Amino acid sequence: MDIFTLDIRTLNFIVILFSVIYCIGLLLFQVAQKPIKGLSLFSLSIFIIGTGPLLLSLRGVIPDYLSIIGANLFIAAGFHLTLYSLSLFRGYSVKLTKFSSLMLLVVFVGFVFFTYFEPSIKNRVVVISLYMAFVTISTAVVVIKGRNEDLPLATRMMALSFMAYGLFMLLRVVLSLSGAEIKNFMAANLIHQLTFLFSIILIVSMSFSMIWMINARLLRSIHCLSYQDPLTELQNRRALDDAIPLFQQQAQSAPVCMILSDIDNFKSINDQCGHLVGDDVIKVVAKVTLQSLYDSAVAFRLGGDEILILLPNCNLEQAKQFTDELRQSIVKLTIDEQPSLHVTSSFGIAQLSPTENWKACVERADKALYRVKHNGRNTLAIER
Ligand SMILES: Nc1nc2c(ncn2[C@@H]2O[C@H](COP(=O)(O)OP(=O)(O)OP(=O)(O)O)[C@@H](O)[C@H]2O)c(=O)[nH]1
Repeated sequence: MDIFTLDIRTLNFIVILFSVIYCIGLLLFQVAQKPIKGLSLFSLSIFIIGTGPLLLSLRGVIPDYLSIIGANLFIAAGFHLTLYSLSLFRGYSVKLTKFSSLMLLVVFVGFVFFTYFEPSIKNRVVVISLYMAFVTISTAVVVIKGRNEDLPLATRMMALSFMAYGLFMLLRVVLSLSGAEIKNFMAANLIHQLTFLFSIILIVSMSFSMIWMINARLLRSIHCLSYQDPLTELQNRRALDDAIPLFQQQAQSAPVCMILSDIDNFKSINDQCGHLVGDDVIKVVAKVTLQSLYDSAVAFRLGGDEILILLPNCNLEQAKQFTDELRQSIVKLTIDEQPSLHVTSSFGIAQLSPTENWKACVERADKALYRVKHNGRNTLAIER
């Protein structure tokens, strides 16, 4: 049986060590980049969790109210703060955190009672384990249900770690209640030894998942920056190159249409009203274009005042109707800085073929657009 014995003092020391290392690491991680909501509190919570075992290890050296009540309250408060910080980080309501605050009060009363009035290590273990089960299972719920878009694999890993720890705590409650009174906590049996081991695993796992999620958020923002046009927030030319094969694949089963739009006489808008007003015109035209799109349709800014729209599941007749509605929306636009300015756009439409080079489709749409420009602008044409 000896091989299953874990030394609580050593494990206790590792909990302290890891909590300090991860707290400092995550705080430095936060310093090096844009503030991330909840991350500083999360780092601090790991440190507070580690303070508990530190006080625990000073039993006999410092007063009982610190080494027993203080130690356990630090651990509980640390996990409470983890719940709160992850509610902020994942964008979840703080109602579970509020309930957890009330439970902390119960833990405090329980510890005072089972330390001074009816001393019992076993009952103290039951009180803290019940709270730990509640707070870690709540944290798992917060991590899974949070509104913020985070990497699903990392959120599941974090939630699973908290859930497994919470279930283990429930098992500890059951085994403690059915077991004998504990004489010396530092020499308690396997379930209590495993508590320290699982605490180490939880600290490592939650810190790792946190870094993983932050990294995924950074990657997503880099992806957005490189695929989005900063002026209009439409997708850019690089995004178009990536999206085309998908649309060509869709064109095998249902028609896909391409629209090329260009603001009319944009050069003279720039010349007469200035480039900043010109920018505003591009922005509002892009905005109304975005608003006109249905779910699977996408708009790309090719450069200057030119926008390319891809309409899946749409034949030439439907594309014509869509384009005319968009054209009318643009006619109705007003520019704040220049209320007297009338903006119009011209459009060329072509159908994407799954077999030909997509640039041939752009050329046909461009040819149609050229005809519209030649014939007076503010209308549309189709090139078959
Ligand atoms: N304000 C602003 N102007 C831009 C931007 N990019 C390109 N332009 C200008 O957009 C103008 C493009 O004009 P064109 O589309 O070629 O010609 P146009 O005057 O619109 O004439 P038509 O297209 O024939 O109606 C040029 O004067 C460019 O300098 C931009 O980001 N902001």
